[in-house]
Amino acid sequence: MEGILVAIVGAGPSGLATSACLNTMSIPNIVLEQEDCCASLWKKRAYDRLKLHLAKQYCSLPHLPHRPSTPKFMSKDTFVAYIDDYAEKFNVKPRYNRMVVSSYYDKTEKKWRIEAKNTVTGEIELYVAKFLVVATGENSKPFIPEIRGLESFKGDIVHASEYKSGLVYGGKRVLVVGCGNSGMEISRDLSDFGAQTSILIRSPFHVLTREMVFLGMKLLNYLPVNVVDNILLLNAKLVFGSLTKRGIHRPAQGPFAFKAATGKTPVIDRGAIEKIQAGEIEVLPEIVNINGSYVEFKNGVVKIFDAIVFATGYRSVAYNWLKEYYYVLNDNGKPIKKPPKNWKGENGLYCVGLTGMGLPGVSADATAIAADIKQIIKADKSLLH
Ligand SMILES: Cc1cc2nc3c(=O)[nH]c(=O)nc-3n(C[C@H](O)[C@H](O)[C@H](O)COP(=O)(O)OP(=O)(O)OC[C@H]3O[C@@H](n4cnc5c(N)ncnc54)[C@H](O)[C@@H]3O)c2cc1C
Ligand SMILES: NC(=O)C1=CN([C@@H]2O[C@H](COP(=O)(O)OP(=O)(O)OC[C@H]3O[C@@H](n4cnc5c(N)ncnc54)[C@H](OP(=O)(O)O)[C@@H]3O)[C@@H](O)[C@H]2O)C=CC1
Ligand SMILES: O=C(O)C(=O)Cc1c[nH]c2ccccc12
Repeated sequence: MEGILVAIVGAGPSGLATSACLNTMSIPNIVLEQEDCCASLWKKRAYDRLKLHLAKQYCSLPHLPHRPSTPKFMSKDTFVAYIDDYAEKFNVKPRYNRMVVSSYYDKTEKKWRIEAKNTVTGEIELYVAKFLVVATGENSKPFIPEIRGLESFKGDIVHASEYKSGLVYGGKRVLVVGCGNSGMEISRDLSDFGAQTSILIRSPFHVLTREMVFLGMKLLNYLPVNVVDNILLLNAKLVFGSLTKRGIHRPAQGPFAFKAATGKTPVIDRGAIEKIQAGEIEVLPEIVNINGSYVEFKNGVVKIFDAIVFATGYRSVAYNWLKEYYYVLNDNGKPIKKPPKNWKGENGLYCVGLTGMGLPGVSADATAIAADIKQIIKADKSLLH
């Protein structure tokens, strides 16, 4: 058993940022990570052509801005190099191959008991901590919906988190289910590599360019959301025109209001829309049934596919291992409280990066959590012993 002050679960941007902020204040902490590297989402579960959608000033972690030479919208590899450099600069040394399998609050000891499985030796290690930070990410578990007949599908089935590039799909008939940012970018990639690509769209969503989002984020400092949204919508209509003919409908609320209300990020177009407009990527409605290679859609169309890519999102699943998750998270893995202190739970439990605000949210949460822990320690120095 090892006694520590702060235990952080997850070594993605959230866990690293929180640890770095604590290190700058000389507050002892450990980071437990199930994989053999940090930022595993970015290193292992992201496709090759991925570039960040937010401009670089919104994608840095606390205390380390991106270099002046870094492009405004950096590639995945540039971001990964930044993350590795960040961990080194702030002396964050995660304990890798530690999958947290269980944790509960010991009311007598007033401490968190954390069990981590060493995935190399198979041993269970026990950690005891005053503060516990959940940094396991909004994308911890790939989600594939239940679809009638899916088990009978004869072709390949992959989730977006396993998709690397369209290289292996040239000439194949591929259906992408889901039209969030992953689905849109993957369908563009597939089409570029010569796959006959279809995308399934079932709900309204906003389409913007990354420059529009950049403008919107700047304007939000000065103008109310509805005004910013109207400016962006005007821009979007000029750039994309009406997309309803192609089965793409906008929600009634504007893009930022819609994101705040539903958590759904606007699609930031990287070329899929042009291909949809040109008919190079076909839009299809919901699936009714799958039978072997045949997929039947709600509009009566039946088509043969060689592969299906499920870009149907992720679930945050801290409840799998954290017994008292309801101190800070709801059943969907989202913070129970409203901002500004939605990162803080009961009895020294915190969550970072789970508010649907991407990397800017990660930085804000990590900074606030470290400051909160510092304040608590200042008021009760016995915690340090
Ligand atoms: C394809 C893709 C592209 C994205 N692009 C952007 C972007 O451009 N801009 C933006 O702002 N956001 C983007 N996001 C959102 C992105 O998830 C976050 O910005 C960022 O990665 C969140 O960091 P995190 O540390 O909270 O979560 P993650 O990066 O998911 O890290 C969580 C870590 O916790 C570990 N973990 C999970 N469970 C356990 C456990 N039980 N025990 C131990 N370790 C565990 C995981 O292995 C992982 O390493 C993107 C997401 C995806 C899927
Ligand atoms: N370059 C970048 O910066 C990128 C950023 N990201 C970010 O990563 C996060 C995850 O994105 P993503 O992987 O796209 O996941 P999302 O959760 O954003 O999108 C999931 C998509 O799948 C659809 N879907 C879910 N279930 C079904 C179903 N049963 N039938 C049909 N469609 C279904 C959803 O539709 P519905 O709305 O109807 O539920 C939605 O279109 C987001 O925050 C995103 O912005 C992702 C890729 C690139
Ligand atoms: O990529 C994502 O999913 C994000 O959440 C990043 C993000 C944070 N705030 C935004 C506002 C509009 C579009 C994307 C984002």
